[in-house]
Amino acid sequence: MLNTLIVGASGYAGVELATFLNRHPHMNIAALAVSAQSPDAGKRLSELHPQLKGIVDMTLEPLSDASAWAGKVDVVFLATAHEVSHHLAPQFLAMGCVVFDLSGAFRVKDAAFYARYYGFTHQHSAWLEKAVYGLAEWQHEAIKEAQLIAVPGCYPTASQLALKPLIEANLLSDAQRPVINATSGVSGAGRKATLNNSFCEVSLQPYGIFTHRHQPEIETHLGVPVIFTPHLGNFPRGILATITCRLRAGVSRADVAEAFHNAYQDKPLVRLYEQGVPALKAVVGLPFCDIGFAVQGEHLIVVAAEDNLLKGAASQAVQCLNIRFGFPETESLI
Ligand SMILES: NC(=O)C1=CN([C@@H]2O[C@H](COP(=O)(O)OP(=O)(O)OC[C@H]3O[C@@H](n4cnc5c(N)ncnc54)[C@H](OP(=O)(O)O)[C@@H]3O)[C@@H](O)[C@H]2O)C=CC1
Ligand SMILES: CC(=O)N[C@@H](CCC(=O)OP(=O)(O)O)C(=O)O
Repeated sequence: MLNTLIVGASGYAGVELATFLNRHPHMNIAALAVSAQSPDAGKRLSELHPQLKGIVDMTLEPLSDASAWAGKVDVVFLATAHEVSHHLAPQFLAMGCVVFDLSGAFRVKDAAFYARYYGFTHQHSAWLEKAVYGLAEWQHEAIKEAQLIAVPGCYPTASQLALKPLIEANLLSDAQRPVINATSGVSGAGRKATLNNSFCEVSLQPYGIFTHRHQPEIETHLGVPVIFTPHLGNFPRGILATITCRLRAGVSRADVAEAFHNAYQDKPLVRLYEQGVPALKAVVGLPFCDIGFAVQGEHLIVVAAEDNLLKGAASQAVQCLNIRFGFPETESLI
């Protein structure tokens, strides 16, 4: 049994982690933590998230001093904002814990990226260097050895799972960047209320055009430039990415199908559609990324759908845990 601490347990990603880890046969949840000043400290998780009544009734503990956990936990999940993870991860790593960070704090090995896109100066270049990017289907071997796993962002997970097989098989024309138009449910912005994500304000709108931090995250790990436009949709959860690409001359539908099949035939959490394309309703509440595509001449449209809180965050983190410790990859997830 591994003892685990979930920091940020009251948040949208944290509560999903608590749900999976509570039913994991090899994990014992030692504690659920929130910030030292949290108004929710002392409340039961199931008071805030009633779907967990009678399932996870543990009390949320304020985290004032990470060192109090030395020797008591083996694994830490950080479902916290980027700067909070940036501050906390090195403390738990120094205690010898394996850390799964759901934030963006360790995803890109370039300190300048953090100043530009996250608005803070990265202070932990040694850990940034050692961190393994947890795109589970593509980083299996590296995850097995890692102490710090930087779980990818929600949009980057769907975008990369859709594009990586095509890039690896060299099927895409250099003449056109893949164009990723992706729509996320409002839970992507976290649990804290803001005017922009309040019920009457949200409709359907692009945001972060040419400036969103997930564009460089996607480009860094794919190794090719992309055009990425996120949209906010008026539904609670899920991401649907519609990606337009140009194929190299002579590449057929069968070549595309073969590339996807080769990449994912033995990957249980990516589901390929032989016909048609996925809808959000197929993946919401589930740990899968579903992928379908259509080809017309040299034009290819790939559609990827996932639950932003699951394959885009918490279930991918648990999938990485399973890979890291040699448990079945889908343990507690399906
Ligand atoms: N939502 C999504 O779709 C996705 C989120 N992520 C990333 O996962 C992380 C969590 O996101 P999400 O669940 O949406 O966020 P939420 O805002 O819903 O939750 C944040 C959690 O962190 C806690 N927290 C805040 N400050 C501290 C602190 N100093 N110490 C300990 N706990 C703290 C909050 O509780 P309190 O404030 O009461 O202390 C809350 O439990 C973020 O980095 C996000 O970018 C990644 C992919 C997808
Ligand atoms: C709808 C919405 O606001 N989505 C968030 C992204 C989700 C997320 O938290 O991703 P990271 O872990 O990389 O921050 C956004 O666009 O900032």
